[in-house]
Amino acid sequence: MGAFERSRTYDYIMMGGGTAGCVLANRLSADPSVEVLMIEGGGEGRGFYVDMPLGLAFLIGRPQYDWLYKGEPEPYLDGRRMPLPRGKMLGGSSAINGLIYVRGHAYDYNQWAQLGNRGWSWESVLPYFKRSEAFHHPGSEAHGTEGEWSVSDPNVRWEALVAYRQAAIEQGIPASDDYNSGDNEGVAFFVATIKNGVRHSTARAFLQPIRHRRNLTVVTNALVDRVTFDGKRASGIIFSIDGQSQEAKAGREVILSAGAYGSPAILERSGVGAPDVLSDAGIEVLHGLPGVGENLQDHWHIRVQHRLHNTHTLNTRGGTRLGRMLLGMQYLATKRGPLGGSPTLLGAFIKTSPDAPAPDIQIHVSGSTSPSFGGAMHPFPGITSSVCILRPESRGHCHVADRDPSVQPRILHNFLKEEADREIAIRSVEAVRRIVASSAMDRFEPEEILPTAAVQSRDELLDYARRTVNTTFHPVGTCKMGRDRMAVVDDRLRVHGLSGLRVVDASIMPAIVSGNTQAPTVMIAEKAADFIREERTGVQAA
Ligand SMILES: Cc1cc2nc3c(=O)[nH]c(=O)nc-3n(C[C@H](O)[C@H](O)[C@H](O)COP(=O)(O)OP(=O)(O)OC[C@H]3O[C@@H](n4cnc5c(N)ncnc54)[C@H](O)[C@@H]3O)c2cc1C
Repeated sequence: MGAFERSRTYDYIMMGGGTAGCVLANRLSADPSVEVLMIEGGGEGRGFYVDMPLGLAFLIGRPQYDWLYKGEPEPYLDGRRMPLPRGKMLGGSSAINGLIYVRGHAYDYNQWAQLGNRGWSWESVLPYFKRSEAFHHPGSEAHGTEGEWSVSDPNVRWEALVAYRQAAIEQGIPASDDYNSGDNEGVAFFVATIKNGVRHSTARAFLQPIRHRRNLTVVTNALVDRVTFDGKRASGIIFSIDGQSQEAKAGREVILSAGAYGSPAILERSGVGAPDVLSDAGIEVLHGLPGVGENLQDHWHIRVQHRLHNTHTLNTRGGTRLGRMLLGMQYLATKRGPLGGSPTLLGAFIKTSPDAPAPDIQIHVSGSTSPSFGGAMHPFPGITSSVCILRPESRGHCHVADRDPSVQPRILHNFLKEEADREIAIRSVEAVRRIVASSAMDRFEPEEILPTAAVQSRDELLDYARRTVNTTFHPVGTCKMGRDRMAVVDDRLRVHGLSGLRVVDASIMPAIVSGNTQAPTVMIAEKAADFIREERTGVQAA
């Protein structure tokens, strides 16, 4: 691995060594004739809690791992301000996330293509999902087994979750053999990005094995301020280490991979964005592009919790000091058990209305409950059904508040703004209640502890939604791909109206996909690597 040299011109400079960044660093540096520099705001991202899948509880909220973004007061959630965690280390959010591997529905990508984005239909993106994947079941047409990224089955199955799956089937929700095949409808245990009981972040899967390449320079703990331009061509970047400003020069391209909050903020600090937003932040306009930071979408979630009887879940296995010690010893000795799995084990993708073109809610079921989101667990067995909306209509934004890169951007999601989204919130709770009332769950004598059986009318359910709806940590769309006036990048992810500048991360999604967003982000990075290689070599990818 090379060391950063100020006097050197790098072919490609990437801003953000996160989920997409690590994949792209691997693919671009595979050609030894190409010099790649990747700048990451956080650290190396090593340590026990990064490796242990359930360690995310110890990472979120800690400044060395999490950017600690805080949203603006949400007008449709009684003015609540939400913490918005984002991974701050190599691997980015893939190093603090819930590890679930979900691609979404073919409908999502076909919609992207119908918006005029060539090469983004389900059929076109499927090979790119497969390329990075090391799926643990060989022989499936929809999966790859030769990639770097381990996708494996859960090693824990609480009996209550097995019964929940049966209860969903009783309610007419089909059992799904493979929710990643393009049609996600149904109920299934999630597969997760875990290898032998260790979190397989994109840093671990794609970066660590190739870190020795001499044509790859990775700088950590370095805060990117902005892109520099020569006319309308991106020529390099300004970043800082320990408050000392540094400049790096790019011969071919500058690539933004700082995520859905980070990338629009860097663009705006560089003078690329809506002129009124830039002038409010005291930034001179280099290139007017009104869509930068707009179109923010996320899957908000609403929680329904049940206390159970006659069984154990994580609450009772890990709720005491002794219990936690035993789980810890099991994990250390075997890399198995609840600490070696993802926090959410079972999923159901459901249509709440027969007219929906694809499932419109996703239930994440976990074998634990707590009075507050992420808080200490109850002392009795319980399960949480976190239901997220899959295709929200509400849109928010993420804009810089100041030209100083250490000042957080203003992030507003506008959750529950649209009537259709409020309706889904009500249907989400009703869907869970129907499943849990099925006979397969009877032996656990479920008691609803959230929102509680007292909350029944539409007004009461809506009030509960306003008080409790939260981010599912899937912000996307703030540098959207497309051809319309609000699009930021074209369908090869090049920033409209500028040259030598691309965005490669979750921010380019024109519309959020019907499921968790890390696998789609890796797919985006795989496609971008082909675009970049094709443009450099003139050879079309096979
Ligand atoms: C708590 C949590 C749970 C989640 N659970 C799941 C899940 O179970 N399954 C799933 O599919 N998805 C999940 N997600 C979402 C998924 O992880 C993200 O959608 C995906 O990782 C986004 O990738 P990205 O490359 O766009 O951004 P990131 O991975 O966030 O990468 C951005 C990188 O840029 C760096 N950066 C940002 N700004 C700067 C700057 N100014 N200077 C230098 N560096 C900068 C960051 O440190 C980071 O490394 C979860 C996310 C979180 C936070």
